Amino acid sequence: MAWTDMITESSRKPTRPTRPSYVPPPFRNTATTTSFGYPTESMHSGSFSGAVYGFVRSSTSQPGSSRRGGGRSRGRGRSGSQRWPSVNQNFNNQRLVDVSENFDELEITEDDGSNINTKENSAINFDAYEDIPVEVTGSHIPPPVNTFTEIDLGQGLNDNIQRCKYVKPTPVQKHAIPIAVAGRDLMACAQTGSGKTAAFCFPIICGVLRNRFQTAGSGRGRSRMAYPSALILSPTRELSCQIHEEAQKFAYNTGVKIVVAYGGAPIVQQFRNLEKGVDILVATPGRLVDMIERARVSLGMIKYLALDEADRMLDMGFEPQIRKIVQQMDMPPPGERQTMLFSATFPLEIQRLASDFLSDYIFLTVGRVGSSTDLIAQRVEFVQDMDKRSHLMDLLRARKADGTHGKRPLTLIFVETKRGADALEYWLSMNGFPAIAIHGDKVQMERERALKSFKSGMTPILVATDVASRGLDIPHVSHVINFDLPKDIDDYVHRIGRTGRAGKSGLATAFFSDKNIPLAKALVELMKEANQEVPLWLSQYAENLSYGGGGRTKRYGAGRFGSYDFRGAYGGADTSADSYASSSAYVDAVSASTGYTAATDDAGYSVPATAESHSVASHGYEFDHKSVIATGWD
Ligand SMILES: Nc1ncnc2c1ncn2[C@@H]1O[C@H](COP(=O)(O)OP(=O)(O)OP(=O)(O)O)[C@@H](O)[C@H]1O
Repeated sequence: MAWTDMITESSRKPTRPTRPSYVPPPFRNTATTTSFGYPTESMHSGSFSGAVYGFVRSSTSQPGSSRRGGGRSRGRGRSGSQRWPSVNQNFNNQRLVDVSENFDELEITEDDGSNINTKENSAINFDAYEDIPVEVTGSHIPPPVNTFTEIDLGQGLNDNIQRCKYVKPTPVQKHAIPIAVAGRDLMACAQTGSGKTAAFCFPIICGVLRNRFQTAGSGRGRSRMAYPSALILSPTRELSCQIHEEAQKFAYNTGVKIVVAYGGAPIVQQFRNLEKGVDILVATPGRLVDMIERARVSLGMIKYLALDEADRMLDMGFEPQIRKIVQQMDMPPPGERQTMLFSATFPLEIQRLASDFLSDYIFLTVGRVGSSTDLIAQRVEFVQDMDKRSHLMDLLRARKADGTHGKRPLTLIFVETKRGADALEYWLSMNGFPAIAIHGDKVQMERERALKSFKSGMTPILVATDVASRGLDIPHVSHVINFDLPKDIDDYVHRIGRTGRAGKSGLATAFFSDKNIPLAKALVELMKEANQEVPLWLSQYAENLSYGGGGRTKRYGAGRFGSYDFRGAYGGADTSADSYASSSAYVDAVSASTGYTAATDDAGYSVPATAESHSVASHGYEFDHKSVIATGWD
């Protein structure tokens, strides 16, 4: 059983009583929120009058045209002549019924919506993503967009994008959203903190809304069995909760019902939430299997499947559960559902596994596969185990003295073991550093409390195992410390990715000891790719010791951008010769080059899981595949 689902349900704290009106956290008035959370900017409410769905551009297919029976139907239902029915016309008078009553983060307030707040997304540093390389391979690739309004997402979703203060799409969104809205399967790899959640949520919400006007919708009314039309799987409870919250924010006032299901919380309450209707189910694998086996959830109506942190979901820990959910239950097969896989890291062997779940998919990389962003300043210090605590204290004192930018900076410290996390939490607290630990041996309520206390700044130091390494989007984490380095470089990438998010800068410090020598080569490679200064001693370890470098080279190839699609690597398919270096030429150039994608050679799809194919795929980087290079966001 995965650690995510090992906590007993009895630990969950009782559900709070339902109050009348639910407002997702980002839209709440600061004055009405609790002491948790940073103050947010007030949003203008003038544009929030009703949601009348319209179309930005026309197409020939019918809305919600069936994807079943008659083979794969590409391009889900856009019609220039159809107007989408209005769902919730009056923002101020709306009372949302889609309330997840058991999730502490989602408060139910009396807010009438007149003072809506959101995170400081307008402060995103888009310039930080200039010159980010983009590669897309596959057949008939829909061109990228430069603005959200170029994509036919529907008025309700567009309103919510504005409410979130998403002024323009991030690079991964520019490419992934048009691909997904066109109904294509997608394997997408983009750096931590680059907006992947919205990249899969927007197309799903948009698709659910379109289908809703064709079908009964909301997956309820038949029986106690829930029939979601979209499933988003993620590896941890906290990440599922976060995706749920984000998705609710994006679907605000559209009537799309989103339910979260995860272990460690009372299943009965989650059943109740499902009974109220569900369009999009966000779940951890263990809890979902449980629900399916109790005949409370059917996957028979799934049209959209998204795996966040897909490489983690398909590694040894989760793969059997994922295969069970995706291949052995009643979920429609690839080609009849749309499947989207997202992560910041995608080892080739996982790509190969993942292709079982996909049909004629497009592979998208934004930034180097498995790379960290150069927004994160990476420091590696040689510290023997016995000296780590005193070194940590020096570091924390120095940072405290720095008084980072007037805001209370948060520090996330990663350790190897659960016991180690508890011990370090205790030691830090005893030494005057307010710290709290999160790991898989804590009951869910404690985990949530720890995260909340950290997010709020009440406890500015979080000591964590890898439970907190993936996906969590916590504002103001200014420093990630790898007190114990992970064994796998991908885990390092995800850990340090808790800082330096959404174009902001961050600092990551690693304590490197003798035990970490096998990681040296991979670490050096990663740091060089991210334009970081590599200490001489670390380079020497990397050069002199032949420990295999933690598998980075083996898993991703040489540290250069391009040709990471394992289909290309194995099949040797050509991905065209275009490359673009000017931002002004970018969209036209990419649009014009939709033929640049001849990488859909079936050889790549039918690779048997043999050692030979594996190793060929793993060493595919000698092929000179060309890539489309996107520079700049506009
Ligand atoms: N278009 C946008 N404009 C402004 N902010 C955005 C935009 N898209 C996403 N963000 C913000 O960027 C932050 C990071 O997004 P998100 O958590 O989706 O990243 P991610 O790529 O999934 O990261 P990870 O790999 O760690 O899971 C979030 O706070 C999100 O609200």
